[in-house]
Amino acid sequence: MTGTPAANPDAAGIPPASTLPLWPAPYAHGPVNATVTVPGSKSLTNRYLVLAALADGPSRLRAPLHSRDSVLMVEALRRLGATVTEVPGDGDYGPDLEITPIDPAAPGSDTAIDCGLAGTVMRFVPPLAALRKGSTVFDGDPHARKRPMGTIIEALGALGLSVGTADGGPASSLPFTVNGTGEVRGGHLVIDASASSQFVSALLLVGARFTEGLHLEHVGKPVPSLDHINMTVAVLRGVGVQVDDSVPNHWRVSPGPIRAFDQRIEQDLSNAGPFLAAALATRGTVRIPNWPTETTQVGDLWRGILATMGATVTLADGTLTVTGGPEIKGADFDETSELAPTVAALCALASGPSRLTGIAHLRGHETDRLAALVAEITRLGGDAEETSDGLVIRPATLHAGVVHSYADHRMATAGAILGLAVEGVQVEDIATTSKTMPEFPQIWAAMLVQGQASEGAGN
Ligand SMILES: O=C(O)C1=C[C@@H](OP(=O)(O)O)[C@@H](O)[C@H](O)C1
Ligand SMILES: C=C(OP(=O)(O)O)C(=O)O
Repeated sequence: MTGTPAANPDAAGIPPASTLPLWPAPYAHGPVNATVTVPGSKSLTNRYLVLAALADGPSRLRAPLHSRDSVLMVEALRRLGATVTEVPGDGDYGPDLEITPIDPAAPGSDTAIDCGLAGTVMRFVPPLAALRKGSTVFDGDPHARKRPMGTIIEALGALGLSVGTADGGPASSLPFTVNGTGEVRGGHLVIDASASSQFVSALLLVGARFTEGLHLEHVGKPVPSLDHINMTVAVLRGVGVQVDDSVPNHWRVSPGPIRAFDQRIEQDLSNAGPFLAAALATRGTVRIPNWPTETTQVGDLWRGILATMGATVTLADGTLTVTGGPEIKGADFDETSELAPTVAALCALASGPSRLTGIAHLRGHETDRLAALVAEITRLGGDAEETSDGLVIRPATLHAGVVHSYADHRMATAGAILGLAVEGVQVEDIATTSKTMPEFPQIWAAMLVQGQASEGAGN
């Protein structure tokens, strides 16, 4: 397993005196001028890994992500009986993966799975475990036990599975045990997915392997991060699964085989965000080659978000180029999903006020991100406030200080962005970026040495 074990103080309280290492965030003495590529998409890698484990033959992932979340997924699939082998590839960030699927006829055995802090592992793998014989114990990092899981546990119960705590009692969060019987009938299933889109994705990913397929219906407050569900639907259709999503809040997955595949993984456009943000924070230019012309990744929203914040954004010959303007403009953004911590860091450097809405469910992410962002921006002298479903961030002059990362990769990268423009910022536990980008400190440093003019940057 990769990654540094990290204490995860609750954002709502004052973080305890930390023994975690402090990373002096590089301050940009001039505009950055760099070309950057980032590792593969976490969301695509972990979806294709799950589908490869269920497919009708061996599959290959080209240029996949290799990070704590993907390693946890690979290990989980191995525990359930899949074979995953690293083979040489042409990606910049590690080997390709070949996957031999789980043999549905294999005799059952009991096993345990570590979900770490990975939402994709804790939500996507339990329905997979339901399809095999044997019991599977799921657990994760201390904060993983606080992330919303009830919907998946209840859904598996409604599908006829026995799911409970180690002593057989009812479970509503990690840890819990799924007692698989080797077959799930499926059919009509009603869930409340308002706490995470991953509940919907998790069930859709396995739905074709249910005897009767799956008609999933969401009732309750709106499902967040719909883009991630659309990604799941597109990925499923790409491997031959029929999905009808023509009625809002209903998804119908036809029973049938999942076709084995050979798939190249796009780079992670959400993780490209902090590098693109560096162009705005330093009034410089960052280019990202191989930006997909068509993608289901939410990170493609950067093009609009950064333009709204005053950057010049062009996509030409497959390269996205972002050049920061004379100032970062504050703005209002709805439903920025996993991009929100990066957006919030830019808002804290902006010349006008910003309001982020539609992100109440970030309270159930790696940490309570709304509380954590307010605490850390305020700690540096910023002006940030929580609302019922987001944040208000007003202009303020920031000063040096420590940014706590709460074992949250996106809090750590938000701290790095602030440190570009504010001299003397230290980020606690930068190694927590290994959740989705173990190479973050190296790529960040390489971006900064590529070309800095002599004029100063700062807020
Ligand atoms: O399906 C996925 O790959 C993801 C869905 C989203 O989860 P939520 O709907 O819980 O926000 C997103 O925030 C997360 O980073 C990745
Ligand atoms: C919310 C996130 O991750 P997870 O997949 O663990 O939910 C994230 O990466 O921003």
